[in-house]
Amino acid sequence: MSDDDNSPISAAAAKALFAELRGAPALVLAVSGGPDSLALMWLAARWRRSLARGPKLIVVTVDHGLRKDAAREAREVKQLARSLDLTHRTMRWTGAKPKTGLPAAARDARYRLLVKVARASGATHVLTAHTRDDQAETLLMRLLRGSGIVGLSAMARITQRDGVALARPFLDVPKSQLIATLARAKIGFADDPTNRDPAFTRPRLRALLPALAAEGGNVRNLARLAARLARANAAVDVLADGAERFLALRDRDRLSHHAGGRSFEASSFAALPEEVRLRLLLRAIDAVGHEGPAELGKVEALLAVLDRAVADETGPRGTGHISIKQTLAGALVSLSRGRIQIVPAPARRVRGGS
Ligand SMILES: Nc1ncnc2c1ncn2[C@@H]1O[C@H](COP(=O)(O)OP(=O)(O)OP(=O)(O)O)[C@@H](O)[C@H]1O
Repeated sequence: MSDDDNSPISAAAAKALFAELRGAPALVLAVSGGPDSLALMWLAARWRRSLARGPKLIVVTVDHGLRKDAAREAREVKQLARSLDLTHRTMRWTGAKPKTGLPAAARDARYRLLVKVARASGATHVLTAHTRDDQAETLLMRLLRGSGIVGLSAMARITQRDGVALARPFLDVPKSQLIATLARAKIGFADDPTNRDPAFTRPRLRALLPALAAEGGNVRNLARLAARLARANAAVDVLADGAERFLALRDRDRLSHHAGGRSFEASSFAALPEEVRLRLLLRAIDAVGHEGPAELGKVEALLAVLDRAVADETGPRGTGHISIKQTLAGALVSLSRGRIQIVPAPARRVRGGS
């Protein structure tokens, strides 16, 4: 498949894309009214009609209350859903809108509402129409930020949220094929001008893609890189699981997960590969901390300090006196007498209060 494969998706190809969803009782289709998700709705409806028994399809449009056209677009999706014999619901984001980080807050609200409908209607999955082009853009965005292997794995085909699976069946489908599918079905779609607005990072990166493709870095190659990194990431995660069990075995006579904290024997920890040490530290901090996920760069810096302190304590010239105590993301990490401890940090007090 080249980047601009302009062939519509056949019924047989769609059947393969949706194959593992066939046995689900019901599916929520997240449809914004943009071309990708309209194609999702149309292809899913055709697939469903071809089955004697199959999942109930529930189309959901989220109106974030941010653009004046949103309500009209939701009504248009409803009309098209009706013409395809599908149930449609519009969900409104009524919560307070933050001044900063609006896109992230809108996305979070959107997934919360989609999952809410899924749970209420017995749907096991929420389907979004992310394409291979979206995957390539996500990879590029994270590459430029210097993300680690987890971030560079980009989007997974399936993730879980509050007991509902978020599925992305088109993650390896070029957007051009979805557009071609709509053209063949004679379905018009709204052009969202924010997709080209250079005020946003994604459209600016999107504009770079043709130049990268001219050098061989096409969407297909970028998406393939993300898939390869996801494979490597899954392997490292299994190694980290094994290392966690190994450390727990070394400690079987003590309580290594005590009072809401974790602790490791420093010398065994030090023998693990750096990437595994990093993940164990990150997991422990995220598990006991109370300030949200820790930033990778900060965990890396803390690991460097910890490694040096462990080497000092356990090395041949070890003084046995160097120990550390540092907080990160609501977790207190310390080293003393050959043990690394990660416990919840004491609540911060406001100085000068009465
Ligand atoms: N308003 C909406 N209502 C319902 N579904 C939506 C809405 N907006 C987006 N979606 C779903 O999410 C998919 C991705 O949309 P888009 O690329 O605009 O999301 P995003 O803001 O980049 O966030 P993310 O990629 O993390 O979902 C769409 O194909 C569609 O399935």
